[in-house]
Amino acid sequence: MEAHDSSEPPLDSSEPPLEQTLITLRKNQSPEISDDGRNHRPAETLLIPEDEESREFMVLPMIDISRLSFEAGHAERTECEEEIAEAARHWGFFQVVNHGIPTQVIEQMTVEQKKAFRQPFEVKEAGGGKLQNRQASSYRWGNPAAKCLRQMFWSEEFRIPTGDIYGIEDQSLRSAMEMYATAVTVLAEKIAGVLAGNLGTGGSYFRENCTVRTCHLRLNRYPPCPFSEEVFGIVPHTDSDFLTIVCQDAVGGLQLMKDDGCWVSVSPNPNALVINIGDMLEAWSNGAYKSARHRVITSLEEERFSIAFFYCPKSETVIRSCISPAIYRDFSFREYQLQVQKDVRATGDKVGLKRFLV
Ligand SMILES: O=C(O)CCC(=O)C(=O)O
Ligand SMILES: [Fe+2]
Repeated sequence: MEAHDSSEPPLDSSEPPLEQTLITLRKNQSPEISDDGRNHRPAETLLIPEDEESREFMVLPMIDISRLSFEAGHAERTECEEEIAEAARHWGFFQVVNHGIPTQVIEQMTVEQKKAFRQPFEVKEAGGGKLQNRQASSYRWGNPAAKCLRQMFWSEEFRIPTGDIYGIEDQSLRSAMEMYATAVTVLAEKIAGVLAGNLGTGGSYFRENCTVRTCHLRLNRYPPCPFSEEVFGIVPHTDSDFLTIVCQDAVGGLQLMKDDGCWVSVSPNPNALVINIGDMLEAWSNGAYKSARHRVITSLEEERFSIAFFYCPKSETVIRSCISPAIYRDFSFREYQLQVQKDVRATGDKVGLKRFLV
């Protein structure tokens, strides 16, 4: 056999060393020796237990938010507002169409996102390359805090505060990101306003506390994964912000947990954006709106891209329930983030709002 036939295909220079990390973490798991003397993976290490129920047939609310515009009639607007609040209460997740973000802005953003991830791994690790900016964006992969396989992320990400986008040196990436971030911020403000209004308050709290300095964008890439039974793309989690807007491609893999513990897939729709409620809105609404757990499962053959916008308050913003008696004590966003970091360092996972119950 010729030498090149037996050699490994060349490692794509843009890929982070996810497989090596997986192998190291796998070695740390203790195998169980069964009666036949062979090593078997213990049942509890199965990523998705065989008996786990999932409800593929459930369809996430799809809301046409063009009805929020001033041209729409009062009745239509009210109906749309109620659909949004209802979805936030029962699902913590919904999709929106006719959201006002031009297709061209989304397309440009996704083209630039791919280019950023296609750079050599060393360039990404050394400060982001195309995402290089005065503050230096952060590039991460795999979840450095992972203590075992089920805490590992089979993904890579660029995270950048929206207020730092202006400093990105690559002109085409900067302009695509600026347009996208501007449009998505308007959308977040609109939805937060509707959710506040439905609880009988104004949306000014959100506009005053969420600024370009406090919100951020995360570009995600999930490489094809030959070990999809062992690792998640992103492990089950809740988001810590007020709300998140996700633009996903056509591959799929995002799932959310319904309150009965069943996982439901968020089917990709090229015209829709996914909105999910974060922990701060759950606390602020006194549990009325749900910060639903969600996760991303990997695909064996296809890489997947998504863009997440996190609508976050200032560090010093106090989160106080707008309804009494409050089920969570008052806390600042900084306090919450520090607690999350502490829990993640200690256990590899976050405990979340449970720590702030009265
Ligand atoms: O990639 C996705 O669809 C979701 C990403 C996500 O949950 C996150 O970035 O927090
Ligand atoms: Fe998330």
